Amino acid sequence: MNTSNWLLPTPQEEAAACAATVENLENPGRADPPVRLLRHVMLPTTIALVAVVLLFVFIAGHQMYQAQVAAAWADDPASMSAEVRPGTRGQDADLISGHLLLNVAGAGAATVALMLCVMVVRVRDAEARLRRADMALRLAATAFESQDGIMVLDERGAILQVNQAFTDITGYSLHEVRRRPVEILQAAANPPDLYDTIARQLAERGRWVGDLWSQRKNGEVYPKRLSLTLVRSAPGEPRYCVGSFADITEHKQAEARIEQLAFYDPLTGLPNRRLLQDRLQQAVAASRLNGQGAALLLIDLDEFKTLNDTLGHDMGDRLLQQLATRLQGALRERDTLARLGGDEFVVVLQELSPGLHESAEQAREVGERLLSALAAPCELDGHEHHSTCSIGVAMFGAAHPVASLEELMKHADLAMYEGKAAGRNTLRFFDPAMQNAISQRTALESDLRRGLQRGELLLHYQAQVDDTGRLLGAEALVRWQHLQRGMVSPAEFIPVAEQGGLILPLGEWVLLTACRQLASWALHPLLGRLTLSVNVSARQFHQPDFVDQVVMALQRTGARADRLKLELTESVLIDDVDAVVSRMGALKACGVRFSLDDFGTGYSSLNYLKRLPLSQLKIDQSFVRHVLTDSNDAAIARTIIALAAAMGLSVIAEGVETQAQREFLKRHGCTSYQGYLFGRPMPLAAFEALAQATAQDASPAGRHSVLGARTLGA
Ligand SMILES: Nc1nc2c(ncn2[C@@H]2O[C@H](COP(=O)(O)O[C@H]3[C@@H](O)[C@H](n4cnc5c(=O)[nH]c(N)nc54)O[C@@H]3COP(=O)(O)O)[C@@H](O)[C@H]2O)c(=O)[nH]1
Repeated sequence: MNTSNWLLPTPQEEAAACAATVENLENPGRADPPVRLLRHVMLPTTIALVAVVLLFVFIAGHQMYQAQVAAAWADDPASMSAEVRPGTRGQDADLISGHLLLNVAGAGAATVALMLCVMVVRVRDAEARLRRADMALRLAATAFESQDGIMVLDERGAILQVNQAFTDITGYSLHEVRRRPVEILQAAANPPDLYDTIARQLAERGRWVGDLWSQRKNGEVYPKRLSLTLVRSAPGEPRYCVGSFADITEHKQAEARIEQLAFYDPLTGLPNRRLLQDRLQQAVAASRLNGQGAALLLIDLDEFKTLNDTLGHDMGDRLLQQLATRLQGALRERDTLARLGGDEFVVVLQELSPGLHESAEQAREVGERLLSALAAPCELDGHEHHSTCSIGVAMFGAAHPVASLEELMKHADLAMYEGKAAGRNTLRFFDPAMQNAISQRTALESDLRRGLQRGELLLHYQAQVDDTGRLLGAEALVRWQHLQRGMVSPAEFIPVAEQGGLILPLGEWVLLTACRQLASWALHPLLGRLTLSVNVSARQFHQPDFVDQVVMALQRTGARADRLKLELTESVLIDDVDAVVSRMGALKACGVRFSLDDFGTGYSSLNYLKRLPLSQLKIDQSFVRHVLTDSNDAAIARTIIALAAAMGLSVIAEGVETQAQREFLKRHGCTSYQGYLFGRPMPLAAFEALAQATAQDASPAGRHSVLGARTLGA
């Protein structure tokens, strides 16, 4: 037996202790442990006393016999031999009785010793059991005075005993609740069948645990976690019910906070993506069951990024909060409005008409209501701000089943992007033709990935000349030599590469190939002074290691940095202008130059323009195309030329196709040109041949013959 087990109460003792606890709680002042100890050791003590008396008798008898024999011996020393002699009856009888007395006394002493042993063991055993039972009682008493409220009910549910925690939680003292029904603690907020359920489970399993609402003495309703246990009498009849409970108000509040964080957007308080997913799942299932129509509206604010960048994120947050309230106000109670993050909101419309046509009409009405709700001006720090948004709508429901939530979201997303492309502040419905376009785009993307790996990409070179027609260099333009489709235009595959992220490896390849070319031209006396312009997409430029990529490409190939010109579009500037300036500055310090492509078609913030370490502005071909026929285009072209001059930048016009366009631009101060007039983008060999030929023409012997005159035969 190990000591710890020996110290712990046995199950029987525990049960006895429990019953005793209840009895003590119900009838304080009944038999206490010391009294029962006395009872328990009474019998062994009595036996021990008798044994001591017997021992005493034996010792006294033995003493007497000893004295008798000694006296007889002293009187007649020969009497010892007479002890065994026949015929000496009187003396024999004395001796035999002396022997008998001795034997009886000896047996008595042994019995007494044995009994003493038994008694000691019994007493120790009784003490140990008593100690264990006492410990169980103390444990029960300690548990009773725990942090949890405890109440003991009789078999009819009347309160018999409560602890201090009960009083602290409920506000009722023992005196106030003793003999009163437990129903005084019940709250009306609980489901009506809860108490029947509890009673049934107690009867069946002897135990019930759960959360429920309860009422304090002051009427306050609070949530509690209650555990009820039935205590049965020996024949198995329910005798008591012990309930322990805790006030879980704080726990419930923490749960609510966690749920709020997990399922709601902290900025607007609207359901977040996770909760939307859940609601959408329910909406899809419900519409399948009830046959009604439903719609998913994806809302994306137009130009939100610009507002964030110009007015700051705090303003952006406030705008989102105001718009969320407006959107909510334009919807019905049963519709779900969620924020996906950033400037994207989603609306789920349910219980629309079953027919696709009617339900689409209803969705359109709601969408238009949302558009006008957002179009009203918002007040931001004393300024009026006008927002617009693009909404993509995807229908679902019995008349329009969808394969998955992902597909549904994708449909709404496609429609929304269609809307944006169509000019913003628009509502677009998804239609299957869009899906077709997407499938083709996906196929093109995986083809392009393979093409990049298989080396199907190559660079073409388009000449850039000065105002005399002298070749300055080229723009490197990527081409894709597809095995089946032939030459694929970058106008087709660059946007696909941008969307799927392939633009990053593609851009890196273009940069490295262009640098290799520059290094190779540097070895050639007629080509060594040529520059090469390389298009850099916004996504590529914003890679954290973009500067390293360029520096590495220059180092690996040995190209001169001042021969490399990076063409950035205005879209690069939409993101963090400080980072753009510092990145450009780092590369400019290495000697790399920058040209701002498509100038005038995009963001064109003069404020940003003055901060950028540019060396050139490029007039977009859309202005050049109609420069002779559209006075606005002519004015824009002239302004860009003047602006470049004022800022000390060079200017290049692209898309120059006619001599008249060239003349006009030259008259207004344009210094360099690119366009079909001087040469289409061409393969490397053709470009090098052209470059060498014009370099010879430009030699003192043939200075009159320059590019442009040669290509056009002018
Ligand atoms: N990120 C990268 N983008 C690239 C790269 N290579 C090309 N592109 C971009 O693809 C778009 C289409 O390019 P492309 O079909 O090559 O068209 C270029 C020229 O061919 C065309 N051009 C030039 N002169 C004329 C002209 O006189 N008339 C006319 N109709 N078109 C002309 O213009 C395109 C050059 O545009 P730009 O880059 O803006 O100077 C195009 O957007 C390319 O930028 C690449 O490697 N990376």
